[in-house]
Amino acid sequence: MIKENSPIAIFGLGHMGLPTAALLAKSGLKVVGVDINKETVEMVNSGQSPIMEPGLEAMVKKAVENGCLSATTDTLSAVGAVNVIMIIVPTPVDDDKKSDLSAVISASKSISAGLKKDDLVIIESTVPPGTCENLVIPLLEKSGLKAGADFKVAYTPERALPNNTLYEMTHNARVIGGVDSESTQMAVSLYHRITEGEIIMVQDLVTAEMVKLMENTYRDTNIALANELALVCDTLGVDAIEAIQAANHHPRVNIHTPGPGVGGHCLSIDPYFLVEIARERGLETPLIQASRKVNEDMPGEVVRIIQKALEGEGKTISGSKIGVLGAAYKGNVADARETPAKPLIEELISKNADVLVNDPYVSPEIIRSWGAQIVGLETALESDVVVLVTDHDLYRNIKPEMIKNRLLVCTRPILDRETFQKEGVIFKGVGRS
Ligand SMILES: NC(=O)C1=CN([C@@H]2O[C@H](COP(=O)(O)OP(=O)(O)OC[C@H]3O[C@@H](n4cnc5c(N)ncnc54)[C@H](O)[C@@H]3O)[C@@H](O)[C@H]2O)C=CC1
Ligand SMILES: CC(=O)N[C@@H]1[C@@H](OP(=O)(O)OP(=O)(O)OC[C@H]2O[C@@H](n3ccc(=O)[nH]c3=O)[C@H](O)[C@@H]2O)O[C@H](C(=O)O)[C@@H](O)[C@@H]1O
Repeated sequence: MIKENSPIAIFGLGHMGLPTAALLAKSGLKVVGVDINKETVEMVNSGQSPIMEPGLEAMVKKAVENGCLSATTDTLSAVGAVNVIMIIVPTPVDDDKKSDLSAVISASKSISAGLKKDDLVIIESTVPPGTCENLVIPLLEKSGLKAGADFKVAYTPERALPNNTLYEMTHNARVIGGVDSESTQMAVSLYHRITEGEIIMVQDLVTAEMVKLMENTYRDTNIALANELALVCDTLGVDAIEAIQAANHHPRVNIHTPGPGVGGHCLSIDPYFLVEIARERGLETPLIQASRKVNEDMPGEVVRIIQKALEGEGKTISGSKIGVLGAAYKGNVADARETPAKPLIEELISKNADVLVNDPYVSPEIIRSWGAQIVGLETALESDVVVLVTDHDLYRNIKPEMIKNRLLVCTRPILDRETFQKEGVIFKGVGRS
């Protein structure tokens, strides 16, 4: 077993790594965060959080003040000083939708250089099935040590929901698989320090890797179904939200919520890991790929809905002022990674619209990089058409009288359609046009 209270190094102090580091430090362990971003390291060492997450900055500050949490860019000194090393670095896809594991590779190489006998390496990054066995372990064994015999390896996917990360990290069930049962047991004893949820041990590393991808692919495919059903409702003049709410009263039906598309660092990426690994084994995955396409096409569908709404008012997208509410990929987060707002805004600009974006969470530089202007909420609401893209709670307070030109495309069901229609607002949406 790992020595009681072994110090821990965590590679990657991002949306998942920093909360993990803070929780482990709060449990009394000495944690050193390793990041390639100097600014992140400096912020953490000064007790600040580069990640916007409820409760995180206070936890980081306390842990740093207690001397339980520090951060460094010096990988070798970090690995040399600990017995447990975690990899929670980004795993995006490249332009061809192929997994980009460069961060995992670089972290694994750094760890290998300082790996010691009886160390435990835990991978949390979402990776294609087989990555631990076929990529990470061979890199770690360049240390001359043997996985299983000399050092331990476990994989546990992170499943926390941004904006509720600390709660979910401590309450979600956790799935853990290891290169051998001792690795699994060592990881289980460590996570018992921060997890009140059930800990599910699976038979090996690849099973644990696969569980994560199954979860996110399940969700992406179900969102695609909701979106496609909404588009069918559009052709029938059926209110998709009303119909879905009614259908979900069936004991075994859980149709997800249609929207402007699927964003975020995971759902829009992880299914491609399964497509890639299956294809390498001669298997195509038509449903997973079709679901990704449905979701990726949604921003274009929203442009079509906007076009139709403006035409109804004798206007066109070209030359219209379009007020876009929300740039983040989902409500109440600052994360704009893979956000559907980006392709939507870019397409509107390509059609010569004057796009005015309001999003108090997302950094202005990101929004400006899309070619859009940033405006206050009031200005956005004065546009020819208002398009609600992100379900930030602050938009729930919008009243009909605030929509100056009485035309609203609401792509998230956070405003009551009837209330707006009663006040003379033309209320459109995904599956609500
Ligand atoms: N963000 C989320 O909601 C969730 C993410 N995940 C997975 O967790 C992993 C990390 O994702 P996020 O935390 O969102 O990423 P992030 O982009 O928020 O943070 C990653 C951090 O790692 C650092 N980094 C990059 N390369 C590094 C290296 N070689 N060594 C040390 N640090 C390095 C970056 O500077 C950054 O600070 C990914 O595999 C992701 O799929 C899993 C569940 C939820
Ligand atoms: C299976 C599952 O619920 N996975 C979670 C998911 O979190 P994520 O931050 O991606 O949020 P999400 O609620 O899935 O939303 C993703 C995207 O899909 C959209 N969305 C979501 C649900 C829905 O019914 N309709 C819809 O359009 C959201 O607006 C967003 O653009 O992916 C996370 C991850 O892996 O990063 C994971 O940790 C979370 O547990």
